[in-house]
Amino acid sequence: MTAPPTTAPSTTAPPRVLTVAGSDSGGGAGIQADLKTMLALGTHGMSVVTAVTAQNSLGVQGFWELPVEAVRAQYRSVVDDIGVQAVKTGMLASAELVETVAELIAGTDAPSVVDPVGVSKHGDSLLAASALDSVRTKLLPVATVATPNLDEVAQLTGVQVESEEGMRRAAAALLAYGPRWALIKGGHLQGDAVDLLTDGSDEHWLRAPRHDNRHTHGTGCTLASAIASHLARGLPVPEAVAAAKEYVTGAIEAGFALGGGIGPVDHGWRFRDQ
Ligand SMILES: Nc1ncnc2c1ncn2[C@@H]1O[C@H](COP(=O)(O)OP(=O)(O)OP(=O)(O)O)[C@@H](O)[C@H]1O
Ligand SMILES: Cc1ncc(CO)c(N)n1
Repeated sequence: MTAPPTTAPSTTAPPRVLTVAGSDSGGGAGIQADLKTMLALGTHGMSVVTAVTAQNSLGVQGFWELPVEAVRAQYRSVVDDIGVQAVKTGMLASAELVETVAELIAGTDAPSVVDPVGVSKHGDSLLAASALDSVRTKLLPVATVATPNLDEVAQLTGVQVESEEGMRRAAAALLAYGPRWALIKGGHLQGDAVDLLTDGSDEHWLRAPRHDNRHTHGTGCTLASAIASHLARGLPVPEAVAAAKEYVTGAIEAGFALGGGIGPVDHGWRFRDQ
């Protein structure tokens, strides 16, 4: 007698995290970094692609934005059926896309991590200058955590940071636009890799040894996606950011050479043989 057909054993679904970002064909940053990070941190990653870049270890050779309707449709497909427990944004390219995504996030009951991506590690622009004002007035106000690097926070607030005290001023200027928390990434300073997380009253300094490794493509995307993954698991913001910092620090330490330029961080570092 043949056995009756069985269904696969049902398991509890992992926390659901959505990235709204650009595709990096080289696999180190953007959507690809986000989904790898989400998998590494035990969450179910989903994506809304905003733009497609032709990109590798040497730079960004070109990019093409998706139409606003395509971004809106992807977002609705995911959120209306599957649902999300955290949203992360990355490259949004234009003012129109920034405003569309801000409106979509405002209507979603989940924490959001906004990485206000401006330029790639090679200095290639990923956001139109005309979109900066929309980031300030539409996107930052709906962010649970905003995670600019020092160049991005200078562009958004006019505060140039050269020291840890400068990071405090930059955070205060950013918080004035309305995100609940500011995470100012000091990765581009000298010395330890120090970031400041603050909501204006609580202040957390996150310190990690600087790894002397040039293969750092995707650090910002990885950190923001790790924060979103931990928020989706229900961690409060300071705990989520601390856990994400630990993950990105390990990924930077294990970053490897690929191509002729800057290689990627290693999203799978926790799974490698020691
Ligand atoms: N060499 C390093 N060693 C250890 N940590 C680092 C190093 N460089 C950056 N970091 C850390 O990596 C995280 C991302 O910061 P970074 O300033 O590199 O982001 P980013 O410039 O937005 O990245 P991206 O180039 O992907 O846009 C921060 O926590 C920062 O402190
Ligand atoms: C698509 C994309 N998003 C973000 C970054 C961050 O630098 C990048 N290089 N490419």
